[in-house]
Amino acid sequence: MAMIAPSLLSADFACLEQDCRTCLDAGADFLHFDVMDGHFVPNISFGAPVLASLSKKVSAFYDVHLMLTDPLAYVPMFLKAGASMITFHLEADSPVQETIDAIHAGGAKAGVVIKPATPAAAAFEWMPKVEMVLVMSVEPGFGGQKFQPAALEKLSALRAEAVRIGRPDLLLQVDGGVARDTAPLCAAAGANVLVAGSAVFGTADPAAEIAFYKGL
Ligand SMILES: O=C(CO)[C@H](O)[C@H](O)COP(=O)(O)O
Ligand SMILES: [Co+2]
Repeated sequence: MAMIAPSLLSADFACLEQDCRTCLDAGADFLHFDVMDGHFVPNISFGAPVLASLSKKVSAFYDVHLMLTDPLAYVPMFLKAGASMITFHLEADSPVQETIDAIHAGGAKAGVVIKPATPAAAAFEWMPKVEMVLVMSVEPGFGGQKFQPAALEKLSALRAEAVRIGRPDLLLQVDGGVARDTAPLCAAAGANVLVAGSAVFGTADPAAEIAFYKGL
């Protein structure tokens, strides 16, 4: 059964607290918090102060996706702000092991992310050291893009590798263009955490949408 992580990037920022509660009441497993620096990706979203305010009011598992050129420099402030898990890109500039260690030292779970152009094998060496691998199925930076099917092969390869190393239940997340048509394909390919932004918040009934993904 898949877990669902609604992406707050597509929420109404003027009603973040309410939008989070709607997702959690509907059974959302994680709240996905997309952080963009305008440098690693050509967009700016929200940062640690927003997470700090939110996590004080709404108790949840905050899955923080850092799209930053130097994630290591910002790990401490996101830990302090209430991150439950921090994922960062292998394409970023920070030393990978040091960044994983900093996240774990702060008591959070750690994950590595790969962009569409990065092969699945790039994540293999980090799999024994992290709690989650995230496969981007769109170019990071914006919600509402079209799912890139090449992500499916990467998910299968990563799930096979997870089994091979004796961690068959490793969290394998997919992010970008996940919707009613693409989510079942992702789950069949081995993803067990589905991020969905526009698919959840772009409907009149986010709760029904969340229930659909949880049933996969
Ligand atoms: O990391 C992201 C963008 O970089 C978002 O999590 C992702 O795009 C979710 O939005 P959608 O489900 O609308 O594609
Ligand atoms: Co994301």
